[in-house]
Amino acid sequence: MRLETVAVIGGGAWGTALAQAAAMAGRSVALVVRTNRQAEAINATHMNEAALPGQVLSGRIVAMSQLAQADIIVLAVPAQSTRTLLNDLDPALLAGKPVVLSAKGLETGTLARQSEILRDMAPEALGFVLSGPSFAVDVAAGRPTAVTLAGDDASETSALALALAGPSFRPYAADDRIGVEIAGALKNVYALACGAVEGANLGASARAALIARGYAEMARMVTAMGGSAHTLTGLAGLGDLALTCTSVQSRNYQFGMALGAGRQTAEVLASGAKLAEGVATAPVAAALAKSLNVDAPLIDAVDAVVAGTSDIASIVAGLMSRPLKREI
Ligand SMILES: NC(=O)C1=CN([C@@H]2O[C@H](COP(=O)(O)OP(=O)(O)OC[C@H]3O[C@@H](n4cnc5c(N)ncnc54)[C@H](O)[C@@H]3O)[C@@H](O)[C@H]2O)C=CC1
Ligand SMILES: O=C(CO)COP(=O)(O)O
Repeated sequence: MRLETVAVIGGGAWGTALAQAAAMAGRSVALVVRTNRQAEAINATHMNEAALPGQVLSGRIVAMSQLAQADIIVLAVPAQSTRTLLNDLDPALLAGKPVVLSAKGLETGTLARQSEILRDMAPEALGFVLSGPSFAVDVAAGRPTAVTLAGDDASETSALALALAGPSFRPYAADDRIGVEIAGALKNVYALACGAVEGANLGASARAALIARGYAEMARMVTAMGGSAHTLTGLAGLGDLALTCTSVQSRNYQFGMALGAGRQTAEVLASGAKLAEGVATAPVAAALAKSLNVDAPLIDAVDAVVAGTSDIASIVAGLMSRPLKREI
């Protein structure tokens, strides 16, 4: 596998940060954005002001508006946009190439994981999943970050991890794609819940309980889907829960705070909220849990709050009056 050049598709915060990480790893990077105008502005200023204000980008990054040949392709668009994006691409550019899926979410309607969408749309591509605690601003600024990179073939995954690793970006190779994808998608749902706890002033103890019970619920989901609960001890599970469920920097946490303060989803979206993947993923995760017969009271609670069919006070009362049971 030749692993010299990288194309990152998606000129938002995460695509720009991953382009920067790949450049710091010594790769030549194409950052594929939506319009020529955007590409020209990025190339002229070596910045992507709309996505990561103030961050100077490596000279190894060249922005463009069309995907050209690259050894590694990274997809960094919202989870709900991945299928449309792949539909618009020439599958020949992906055939036999490592395609790194970095969106954290489950698809509305199909309940699909990102790697299932890739398998549908570009079956010849080699799918890898990147997840873990990593705010775009930290990665782009070269602050120390560790993530999980999961793929089917151990030696290919390690080679890809090496090609993307830099002085401040450390991918750990793993083989449980299902566990990593479910962890990445569900942590956003729990981050909404934890933000709501803060927005409703329910206290740090409630938030910690939610993280621990969310972890247990996540383990039930991963196991039911054929992944390994052990994966959740790593960066994509515990690592990303620890980050996103406790930090106001998280967009999902911020969105949750607004819900906790009593605002409705439509109102928060209309106010120009940043992308919060958990909003679309919560109903999908609830449907998935139902189809797998997994007890998922926290996912159901977030789904109800996002849909506006219940309020925080009723949700809390309902959760606290569930029958007592053994912890494990
Ligand atoms: N921002 C972060 O710190 C992190 C984000 N992620 C994940 O990365 C994914 C993307 O998030 P962000 O970049 O932060 O969001 P963003 O809102 O900053 O950017 C999304 C970008 O995708 C582009 N886009 C949407 N549909 C497209 C299409 N069909 N074709 C081409 N481009 C398209 C938009 O124009 C926009 O530039 C999400 O799933 C998120 O969970 C993962 C780790 C960290
Ligand atoms: O996934 C992330 C950090 O690992 C980013 O979280 P938010 O999308 O909630 O900002």
